[in-house]
Amino acid sequence: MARRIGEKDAIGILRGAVIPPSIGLYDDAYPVRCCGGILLIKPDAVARSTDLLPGMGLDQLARKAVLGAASDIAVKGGRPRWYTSSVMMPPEEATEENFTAIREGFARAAAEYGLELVAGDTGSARELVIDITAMGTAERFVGRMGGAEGDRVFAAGWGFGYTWLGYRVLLLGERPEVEDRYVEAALRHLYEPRVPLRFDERAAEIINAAMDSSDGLATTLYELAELNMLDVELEDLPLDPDLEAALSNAGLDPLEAVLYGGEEYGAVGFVSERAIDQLKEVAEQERIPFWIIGKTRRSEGSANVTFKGRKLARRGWTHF
Ligand SMILES: Nc1ncnc2c1ncn2[C@@H]1O[C@H](COP(=O)(O)OP(=O)(O)O)[C@@H](O)[C@H]1O
Ligand SMILES: Cc1ncc(C[n+]2csc(CCOP(=O)(O)OP(=O)(O)O)c2C)c(N)n1
Ligand SMILES: [Mg+2]
Repeated sequence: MARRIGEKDAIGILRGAVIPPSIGLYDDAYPVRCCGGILLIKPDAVARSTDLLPGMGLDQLARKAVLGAASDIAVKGGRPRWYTSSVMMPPEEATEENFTAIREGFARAAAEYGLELVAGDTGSARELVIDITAMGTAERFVGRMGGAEGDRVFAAGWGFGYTWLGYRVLLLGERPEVEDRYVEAALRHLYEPRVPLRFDERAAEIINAAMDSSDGLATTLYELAELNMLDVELEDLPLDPDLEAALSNAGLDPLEAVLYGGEEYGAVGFVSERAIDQLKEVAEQERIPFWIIGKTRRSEGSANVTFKGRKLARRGWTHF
């Protein structure tokens, strides 16, 4: 049988090798210089078997699909404006109810974040796939690259730690011994994520590098570290103290929860020390949870991510 390959290798083949990667080519969204500014483009698809969690409605899946793509635009310092949607539906599920639910999810995402549906495609497939392409505009592109030695590492957003807890419940069928409100919050973060869409746009001038955390915080930090040839030394974690205590009391590891979740839709990146206060102020004004969690150091060899001196395992979500 032919040898199977992982997600990264698959992407490498589909894109064709581009070495060294030029600005924006291996990034959350691609910046096209156009029309006197920057047009950002990012496709992102979801499928029933990979993304529809138990108990989740098609409206919620559709909303999340749009926000997932919009998040990649936002984290590049852009303003998401337009999106296209391709909906592939199995013929036996092609009911008015299902399409109406998807439409509702799109409409909610669009209303919450000021997005406009401009085109799409509808077709049939063995399972439901919703493929969104988000587009937006930016004045300055915040790349995954651009970090410097001595930068501070920041994290901003709502989902950190919660999504991991939600997966324990929904995917592993566990009943962690935490108060109901933590489980409810965890499910809410998975079913109805909040995405900091205005944060990076407002902070585009002062952020050196950033990336959207959708495959987990640890792998996101490794990716940033590697691309910037820096080590990341964490001293803090983007975790609510309440949640941290609740997880510990339930015998769960808060470090594991915050580092190995996924679908947080938070912004993670590097900022110069002198710009920290300004960045904090943007987060406060936008009411977005914000943490300075560590700093960068010149890497000697392959990039390292540590928490209080201990090397973190490089694990995260991959599709195959
Ligand atoms: N089928 C594909 N064809 C071309 N580029 C792709 C393909 N799949 C992924 N990419 C690009 O590869 C890069 C890495 O993807 P990834 O790290 O998964 O980003 P994201 O988590 O934002 O999807 C991105 O720039 C993405 O646009
Ligand atoms: C049924 C189900 N199983 C598992 C997950 C968890 N999960 C699915 S995709 C994913 C990672 C992010 O998705 P992707 O589409 O790769 O986002 P991108 O990195 O491309 O922005 C995670 C953690 C889920 N949401 N639903
Ligand atoms: Mg991807």
